[in-house]
Amino acid sequence: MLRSDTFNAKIVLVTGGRSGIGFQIAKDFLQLGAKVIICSRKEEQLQKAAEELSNFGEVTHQACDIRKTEEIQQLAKMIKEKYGRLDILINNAGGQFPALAEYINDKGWNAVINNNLNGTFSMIREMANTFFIPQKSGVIINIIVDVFRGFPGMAHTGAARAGVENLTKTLAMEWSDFNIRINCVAPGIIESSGLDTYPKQIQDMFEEAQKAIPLKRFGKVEDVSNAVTFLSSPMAEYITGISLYVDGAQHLNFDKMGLANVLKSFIS
Ligand SMILES: CCCCC/C=C/C(=O)SCCNC(=O)CCNC(=O)[C@H](O)C(C)(C)COP(=O)(O)OP(=O)(O)OC[C@H]1O[C@@H](n2cnc3c(N)ncnc32)[C@H](O)[C@@H]1OP(=O)(O)O
Ligand SMILES: NC(=O)C1=CN([C@@H]2O[C@H](COP(=O)(O)OP(=O)(O)OC[C@H]3O[C@@H](n4cnc5c(N)ncnc54)[C@H](OP(=O)(O)O)[C@@H]3O)[C@@H](O)[C@H]2O)C=CC1
Repeated sequence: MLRSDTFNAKIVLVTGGRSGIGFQIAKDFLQLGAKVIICSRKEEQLQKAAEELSNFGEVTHQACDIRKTEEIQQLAKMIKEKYGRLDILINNAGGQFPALAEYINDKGWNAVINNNLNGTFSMIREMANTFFIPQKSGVIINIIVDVFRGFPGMAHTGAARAGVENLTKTLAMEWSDFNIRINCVAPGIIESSGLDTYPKQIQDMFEEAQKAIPLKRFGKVEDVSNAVTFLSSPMAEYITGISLYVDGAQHLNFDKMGLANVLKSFIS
């Protein structure tokens, strides 16, 4: 619904843009006139995605693990040299593994917190200091997870994403003086490449899980991307510090037969 020139001349960075939700976001920004940079850890897959995305506009890619500050700084340097500015940062990279809390060891907990909370913060800080604060303008969207009622079966990511949600509110206040808007998009369960990473026992629950969602279906990657492009656009210029739940009202009706129960059933 946005005009095809909505993001003309805008420079957009999409982390985790090589697959799933991030790929769709990158594609939509390109189709709305932006120049897009994608990053992720796996160079080969990243390059392949960039080639595919180049059918829709100007796309640049650079490998970057968001848990490594030096790699984020290298990415910022490349963007500065190539474009001289950054207008929009989409923090989409992330992930976790399903596990009941009592089975998560320190290494697993730290891996997920580093990926989803610490990595996201480092990316925001570096891009704000290099671009948004000196420019006195910027838009940041953090893709989190629907953690409105906690996240039984994935306590680590629930904690990390709640941290990002609260960070978003703080930065909306602290950085309003710099004309930086920052919001979260909180997807429910989205049919994307990400779901393929879950074990069969969990994938087997998906049909039943859809019945517990008020809108009776999982989301599409386009549903998430639509929320992201809207919140990034001038249509949302008075919106900052919020979380937009893209979940068919799942957050109001958290499934009691959910992930934790499935995990318990195949562990015991
Ligand atoms: C069910 C519906 C849910 C809907 C809502 C959410 C959906 C999504 O988010 S879909 C997107 C999903 N995509 C991913 O999650 C992919 C990305 N995931 C990862 O990259 C990993 O899971 C990561 C987040 C842990 C990062 O991996 P990395 O830092 O490379 O860490 P390692 O693989 O070396 O693992 C470190 C440590 O973590 C523990 N661990 C990792 N995987 C599992 C597992 N499957 N089960 C149990 N524990 C796991 C473990 O302690 C690992 O250390 P080692 O034991 O030494 O291997
Ligand atoms: N699908 C779903 O149901 C939901 C997904 N989400 C969240 O949306 C986001 C996208 O998920 P989705 O597209 O489904 O899943 P994918 O697994 O396809 O996407 C995750 C992306 O993040 C990248 N990534 C992961 N860790 C890092 C890292 N440390 N540094 C840089 N890039 C990284 C991956 O690329 P690479 O491996 O090359 O690094 C990949 O491109 C994730 O944050 C996910 O947790 C939230 C709610 C629901």
